[in-house]
Amino acid sequence: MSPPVDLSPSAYLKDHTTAGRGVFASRTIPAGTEILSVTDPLICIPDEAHLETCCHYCMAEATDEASSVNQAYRPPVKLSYCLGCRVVKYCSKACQTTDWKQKAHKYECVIYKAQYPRVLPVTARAILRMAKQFLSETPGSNIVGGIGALKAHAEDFAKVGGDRWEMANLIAKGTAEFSKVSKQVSFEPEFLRDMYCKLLINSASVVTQTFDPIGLCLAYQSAMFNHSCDPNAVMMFDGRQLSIRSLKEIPKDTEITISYIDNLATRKERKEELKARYFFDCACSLCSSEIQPLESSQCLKCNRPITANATTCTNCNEVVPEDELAAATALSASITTQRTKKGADKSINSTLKSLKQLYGTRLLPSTFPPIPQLHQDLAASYIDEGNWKSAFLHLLTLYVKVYPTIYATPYHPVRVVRTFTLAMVLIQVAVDAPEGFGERIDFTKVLYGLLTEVCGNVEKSHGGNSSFAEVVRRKMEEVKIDVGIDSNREADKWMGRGLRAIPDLEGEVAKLIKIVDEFLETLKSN
Ligand SMILES: C[S@@+](CC[C@H](N)C(=O)[O-])C[C@H]1O[C@@H](n2cnc3c(N)ncnc32)[C@H](O)[C@@H]1O
Repeated sequence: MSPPVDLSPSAYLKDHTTAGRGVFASRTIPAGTEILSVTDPLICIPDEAHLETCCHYCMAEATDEASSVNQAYRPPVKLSYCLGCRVVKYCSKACQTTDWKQKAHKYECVIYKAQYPRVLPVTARAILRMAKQFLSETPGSNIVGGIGALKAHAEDFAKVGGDRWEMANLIAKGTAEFSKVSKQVSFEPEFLRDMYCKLLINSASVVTQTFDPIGLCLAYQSAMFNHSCDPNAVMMFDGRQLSIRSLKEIPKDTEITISYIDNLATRKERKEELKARYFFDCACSLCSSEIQPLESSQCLKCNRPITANATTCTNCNEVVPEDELAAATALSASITTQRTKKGADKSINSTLKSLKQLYGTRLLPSTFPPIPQLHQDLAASYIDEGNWKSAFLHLLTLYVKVYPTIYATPYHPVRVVRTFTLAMVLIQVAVDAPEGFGERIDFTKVLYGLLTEVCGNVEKSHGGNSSFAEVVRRKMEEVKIDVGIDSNREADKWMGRGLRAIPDLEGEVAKLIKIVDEFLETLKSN
């Protein structure tokens, strides 16, 4: 059954031979453009950790508590509790009224109040909201048709059984029980279990413009997009507004795909996760290819990449030590498994130890999973601690060694955001701890180079009118004044060409690469 979904002028829905329905380009879609915009997703609510800090309707983050870089230039956001339940918060009367009338808070409020001070998990709150909207609409409406047509895979959940099926039954039963306090309507567990299955298959994390997860979203328009591990589009959020943007040019009648999972994983891990969570065997172009760029090892002699299964280096003919390589890849798989376990030790010490073990093999390059994730986690922990130098080294390693491979498109939104974070951390290093770097790099030139790269790509990555683009533009203005560049022409000459492409910065780029190589050597020999 196809839902009555009006996608966008650039896309149409079509039955797919192997993957149910899919979304296809109705005309050639240029790279870096918006394909779909959903201003009012069916569900878009904060998770437990963000109920206190995000508006329950528009998802605006409270200014003083939020961690996102977006905050710096926003008008202050102050949140007030709903006086009924004291569980959810709003940034304005308008948001509160819309959430009350259109999004079912009028119904949920009494249920949340009855549970207070206990707070229902985000999935339970989402299925209540979904169920209430479904029943309130007249049959044949977009919402009823949209929810009704979502894939649930309920038989697959039941067949596989295990923890997830147990959880589906538990959440459905509990939520049905909670709904009994409402005088408006209560739900049967089976109905809520179906909603829960639909939610698991079709929802997405709501993230900030800098990709920090803050909640859960379900929009039946974006739920029509199928997965690829080498997607040509990406889903993003600006507050509660969801958009899907192209990562490359998409020819007319080509399927538009997004990634459902973290693509910084091996083919085996990706396939296992997709099968377990979404019940399909991924046969995307990347999974079908012999070449898995992230799974290349590196030559012990010349450090050049060696594709999986090759027995000698194509550059210097050095023989690949098969046993050592097998041990190194087994180590990487075991570290990934350990870190995905519930309650895993993700402290700086433990993460650093894993990173050193992996580099210590000397066979795994910075792109090999889970090395990129370990650098990313360490950078985030060091930023939290205010250890700017260490954060800078890990972010710089990602910038130099990893992103050009894993986010090959320079305007991939994650790459653009991380480059901006690198620039912001560089400012902190220059101010707080320049020793060790000050005599080696010209902070001002590098900062200016990084920001020109971000400014030049943000239009394509996030859209010119996005809140992230506004943050980036303002930061650039500040830096131009600090650096003493008052002519726009000087900046425009470099705009968007990237640090590596700016002629004056060739020397600085070489120095940055040397810093990273030395840093990796210390990790390898420790
Ligand atoms: C969010 S829905 C996507 C829309 C879905 N095709 C439909 O007809 O409603 C997710 C489900 O679509 C199917 N799917 C998505 N990507 C796929 C792929 N690359 N290959 C096979 N099935 C896929 C799986 O059944 C998955 O659980």
